[in-house]
Amino acid sequence: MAMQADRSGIGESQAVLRISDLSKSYIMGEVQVDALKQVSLDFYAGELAVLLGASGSGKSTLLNIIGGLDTPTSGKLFFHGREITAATEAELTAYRRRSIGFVFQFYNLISSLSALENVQLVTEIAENPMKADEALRLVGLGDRLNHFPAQLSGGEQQRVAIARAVAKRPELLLCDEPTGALDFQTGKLVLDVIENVNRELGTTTLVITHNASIAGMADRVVRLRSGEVSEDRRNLTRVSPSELVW
Ligand SMILES: Nc1ncnc2c1ncn2[C@@H]1O[C@H](COP(=O)(O)OP(=O)(O)OP(=O)(O)O)[C@@H](O)[C@H]1O
Repeated sequence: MAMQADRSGIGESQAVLRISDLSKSYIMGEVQVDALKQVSLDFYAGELAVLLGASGSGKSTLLNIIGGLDTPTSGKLFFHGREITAATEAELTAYRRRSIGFVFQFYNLISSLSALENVQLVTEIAENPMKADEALRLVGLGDRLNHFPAQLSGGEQQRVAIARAVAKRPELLLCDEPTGALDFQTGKLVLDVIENVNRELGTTTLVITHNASIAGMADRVVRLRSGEVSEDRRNLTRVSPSELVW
């Protein structure tokens, strides 16, 4: 197990995620696109971090690598000191299954299954899950258990997706533009649910957005520009999503 010198001043043991010199390049014919250029970041237990950046700045690439959905061209990723970038396929599958909850812009619910059944798909194979109805109550959908996706609003569908992501009690919740398809008020409700999950369950949470106004709800704001970290700052206080304006 490789460990590195502590760059943060915060104890090594507290870094849930350590990202070290991560680069990702795509070769498109004659052209090389450098989506990430030597990104180094540590994330700590219970943090709620917002990743900001313009379209194409590398946010999704970074989140997908953190979540074990993609691999870097070079550099290393550690989860509790274990090198994910050196993991076998089976270890990577176990990492994704046990430790990561994903929420995407589009909810990816199964239309022929109720809200409860969509969440049960995960709780039936997880090791120490919440009850599916408990997860749905956590996101404020206790009265929508038997609704099908088509009978739910966009914001409610996204909350089912969040319930599905957190029902297995992942250590990391990764959200890629979770409000991208939602209007302002509904988006704030969804952010409120994400904030609540982070606070109630202590889940380390990373939220990608191109909307800088959302940064106020975070403990930590990381900005990417052209594949590089251009800013990494902490908010002194977190603003409740209901108070955000954009
Ligand atoms: N599979 C791929 N093949 C080639 N280039 C890619 C691929 N995926 C991403 N890229 C390029 O890598 C760069 C970073 O893309 P990425 O999706 O990470 O950006 P992003 O910040 O998430 O953007 P957006 O906000 O638009 O989703 C972009 O220039 C993109 O065109």
